[in-house]
Amino acid sequence: MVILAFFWLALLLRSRPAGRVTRLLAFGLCAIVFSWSMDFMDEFIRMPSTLIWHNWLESMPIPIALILLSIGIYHWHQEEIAISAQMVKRERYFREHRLFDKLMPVGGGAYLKKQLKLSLAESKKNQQPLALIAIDLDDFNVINRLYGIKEGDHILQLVCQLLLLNLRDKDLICRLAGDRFVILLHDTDEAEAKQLSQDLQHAVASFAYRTQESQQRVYLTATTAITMAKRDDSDSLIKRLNQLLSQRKQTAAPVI
Ligand SMILES: Nc1nc2c(ncn2[C@@H]2O[C@H](COP(=O)(O)OP(=O)(O)OP(=O)(O)O)[C@@H](O)[C@H]2O)c(=O)[nH]1
Repeated sequence: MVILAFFWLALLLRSRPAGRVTRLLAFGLCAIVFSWSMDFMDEFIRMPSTLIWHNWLESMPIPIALILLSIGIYHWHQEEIAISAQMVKRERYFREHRLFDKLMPVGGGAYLKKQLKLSLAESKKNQQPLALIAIDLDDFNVINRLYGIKEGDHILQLVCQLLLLNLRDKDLICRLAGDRFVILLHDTDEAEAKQLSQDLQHAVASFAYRTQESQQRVYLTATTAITMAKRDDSDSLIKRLNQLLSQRKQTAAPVI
């Protein structure tokens, strides 16, 4: 039990930034470690039953720990509400850090599929239109080749932030793969989706990046495709969106 409590403490200190919540939880866990250690030592060292202070040392830390942990968890709850507000446009229905992208703070392909299943069910239940936009950077391999993968990674992260800035709170963006993002547009008709996809294309075209090493200007363009959810399942919907995007890639006119 003592080892378990030490393990919780180590996880807490390694994963959380310093601050009030961490302090309260850490002191609470320390009190538990102390109390359980005293209890554990009893197995090896026999104390005379007249030693009242020893019993106190063993039992008193637990109520103190519970009070500290309760206050800590309450403030943690407040903190989580604030963090959830910042995660709008990046998560909906559920949080699953293992399905989040490694490079940028949005869900990956698996997260998209799970979200899409839930969104399809919701749009059917509420009889609301559900639109999808795919946005893919043009010739991104050239950026990697000219400026290197590190610079390419940085550009992808900034493009993701740029797209987030241009979305509405009810939208959800995920990185499907590489330089391709998919946006779920809840309760959105085709005309609105078209407008939003043009806005995103223009935002990417207006973005000018200066490379960190050679200070060169890099300009980007992106191709988009839109589809409305009909009677498809999530897999066929993503497949159709990818096909539409490939067609658009072959015929796309440059963004003005
Ligand atoms: N820096 C960086 N590059 C990536 C990442 N994921 C994929 N890529 C690169 O993105 C490029 C995507 O290539 P393609 O799918 O051919 O796309 P493209 O070069 O943009 O060409 P089109 O889509 O046809 O315009 C490849 O060169 C990948 O190596 C990543 O996480 N970081």
